[in-house]
Amino acid sequence: MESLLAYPSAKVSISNPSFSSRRAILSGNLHFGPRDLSNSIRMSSGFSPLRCTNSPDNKEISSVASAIYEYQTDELINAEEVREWESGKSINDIAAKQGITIRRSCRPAPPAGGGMIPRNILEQIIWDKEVEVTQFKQRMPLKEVEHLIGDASPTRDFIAALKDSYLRTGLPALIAEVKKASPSRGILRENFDPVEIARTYEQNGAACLSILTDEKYFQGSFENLDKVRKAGIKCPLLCKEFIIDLWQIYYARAKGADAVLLIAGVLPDIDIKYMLKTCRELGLTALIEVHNERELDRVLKIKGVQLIGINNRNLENFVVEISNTQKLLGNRIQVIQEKDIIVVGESGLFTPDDVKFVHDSGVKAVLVGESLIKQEDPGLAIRGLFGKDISK
Ligand SMILES: O=C(O)c1ccccc1NCC(=O)[C@H](O)[C@H](O)COP(=O)(O)O
Repeated sequence: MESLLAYPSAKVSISNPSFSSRRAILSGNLHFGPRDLSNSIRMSSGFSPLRCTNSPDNKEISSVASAIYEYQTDELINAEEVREWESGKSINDIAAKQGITIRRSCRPAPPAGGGMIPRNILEQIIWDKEVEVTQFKQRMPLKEVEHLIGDASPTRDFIAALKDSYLRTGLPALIAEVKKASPSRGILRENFDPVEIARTYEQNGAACLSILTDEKYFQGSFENLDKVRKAGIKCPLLCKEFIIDLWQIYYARAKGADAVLLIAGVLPDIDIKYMLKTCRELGLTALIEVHNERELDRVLKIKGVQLIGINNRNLENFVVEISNTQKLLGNRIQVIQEKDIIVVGESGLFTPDDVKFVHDSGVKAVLVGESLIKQEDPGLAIRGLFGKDISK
């Protein structure tokens, strides 16, 4: 269930799974991560039952579908990270090799001393998230979440909404953020009614909405996401969460998300690949967020990426520079266009000139929080941001 590299202590050997055990896994309905794949390989040799819902001989699986499935799964099983992990490398060493500085599975320092001190706010958030997700999973195991998904409405097409808006207005499509507070800015809005804000954003031309669900640092909640979804708002919804575990993706889907955020500065490539696969299975769009060239180059190499966010805010020190979008897109714009990837400019956008600047740099969508939510009328603020009414 959890991401491959999240729990290195549970390492298992998958070097040479037999053909038949591979077939058993590949033809199953996988709802777990590569490490669980490897567990299953061992399980199939008698340790415990396989967690596959389809039998190896399921005739309903088309040969084309299973060939694609086999290819994708082989790619995950044979990933370099998996081999490194097997040979004893720690999750943090593997991530560091990809330029990821956020360390995982660290024991925070107790008041009495010992343990580790987070290096920055993002690392602090991730360590807290690891504890929070473990508790969430204990309270609501995946089976229950899957039950909720069974009752959920179909997802809406996040990317189509962005493209339609861009074609209609000729301006970057707006993903308007419903956020009460943030670590860098504190409380952004005292009088905070997520449904009312979401509605006014929609009426004033937002293509999609981003709903903060993190409670501790952003005063958001999954309840807000659920409420907005159930209030009849039609804009597709991004679950703005610090995702480190597949469970959160399932939960986001159950609570009404149409898209989820994956942060490349936190997740190694193999996690992103596996999470993308899970998103596809659940009908969700993944917005993959990058902050620097190295992260962007990593993400551009991953197959199936459709939406990339360039965050102008450095999440480690809070410095916001909208020129970051231009710097990163630079000579990569052609590759991005060839791959039909939509780029979202994120953070620090306040004026029509800011929007024009990132548009000229190559983005087709913008993600905006503070400059809208702080205004008395966040809907009217959209007109101020674009310099015109974008609702028609
Ligand atoms: O905004 C923060 O303080 C922050 C701190 C740590 C991790 C993430 C953080 N923000 C997330 C975002 O980047 C923004 O919510 C989003 O891009 C909108 O930015 P803005 O328009 O500047 O509110």
